[in-house]
This record gives sequence, C-alpha cells and structure tokens, in this order.
Amino acid sequence: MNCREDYLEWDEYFMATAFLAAKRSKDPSTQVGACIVNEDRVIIGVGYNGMPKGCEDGEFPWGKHSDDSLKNKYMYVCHAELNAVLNKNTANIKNCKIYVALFPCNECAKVIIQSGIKEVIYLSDKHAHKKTTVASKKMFDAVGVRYRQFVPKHSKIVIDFNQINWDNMNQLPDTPIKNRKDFE
Ligand SMILES: Nc1nc(=O)n([C@H]2C[C@H](O)[C@@H](COP(=O)(O)O)O2)cc1CO
Ligand SMILES: [Zn+2]
Repeated sequence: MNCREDYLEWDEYFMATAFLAAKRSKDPSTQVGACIVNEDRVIIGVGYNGMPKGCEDGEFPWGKHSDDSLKNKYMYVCHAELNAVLNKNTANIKNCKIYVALFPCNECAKVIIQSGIKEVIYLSDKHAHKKTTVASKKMFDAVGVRYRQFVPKHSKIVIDFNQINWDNMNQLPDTPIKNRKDFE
C-alpha cells in the first residue's frame, strides 16, 4: 500500500499549529498565533495574543477605540510572538524559525532578534504600510533575519474529531470502529 498523499507539508503543519493556537485568543477582533520550530523541525514554543498572566478579563479591556489609551487593549496585550518565545521549552532557540499569522511588529521583531530566531514565516502582511512593520523589516534586514510569506495551497484545514473512529485504512464506507468486525 502506498503512503497517504494528502498529508500536511512542513510549512502547512507549522502554520496550522500557529493558527490553532490563535483559537485560544480572547481578542474579539484579531486572533494571532505563533509557532517556533528548531533546526530539527521540532516545535519548541507556541503562543497567541493574550493578557499577561493574572491580568483578568474583567479588569483589562479588549476594546481599542477609547480616547483614553489606558482603556484600550494595546497597553496590556502580549503578542503571540512574545508569548511563543517566552513559552519555549528549551534554553537555546538559535537558528530557529517562527511561523506567525501576521507580520511581527517592531517590539516583537526585537524579541525575535534577541532570541536568536533566524527566519520569520508569516501569512499576512496586512499592516505592511504601518511604521511598526517598516521598522521590523529594517531591523530584520540589518541583522540578516530572513522573512518570507507562506502562501497556503488550501484555504482551510479541517480537524474532524470524529474521523479517528472511522476506518480510513481500508477505505471502508463511513464505518464506526464499533462495527468494524462486520468487515473483517
Ligand atoms: N504580529 C502581531 N502579533 C499579535 O499578537 N498581534 C495582536 C495584538 C492585538 O491583540 C491584535 C491586533 O489587534 P487589532 O488592532 O487588529 O484589533 O493582534 C498583532 C500583530 C500585528 O503586528
Ligand atoms: Zn508584536
């Protein structure tokens, strides 16, 4: 029997991991995820945008349009890239890659550079016109951090929790495992 052909490629897998992490975000307008991968293609850190630990939802705002900046999320929220770096489960992340849904802002660019990450793979550069993004690219270019856009082959990857209960191996019709004996 031949191997499956519709398995995820590495870039798809790591970007999908970043997007899955983003599902944890409580930000009502933009959910961002990030995934750090080492030279052996092992995931060593994942993060999403959220309030600092202990800064409770009731006390900190998720809005962004108040004239009082203390009442906007931007003062408080930790970006996905920062959390992924802080969550890393190994001391050394030199030469790692970071997969992230949005191009990193200038503050995260500093963190990425200081941590030794050498490549940024992003999906969207929708803030390319903003100075924060221009500053990020200026720093990445200066220090030789590579960046490239990930262009997905599929616009969706579906996770079906039920699929594990079906017998795909033998290409049987949608058959629950409990009825498997019927086909053996
Ligand atoms: N690279 C990024 N990583 C992130 O985690 N974020 C977060 C910060 C905010 O929580 C949200 C952006 O909010 P908004 O301005 O689109 O409503 O995404 C934003 C960017 C964009 O630079
Ligand atoms: Zn950032």
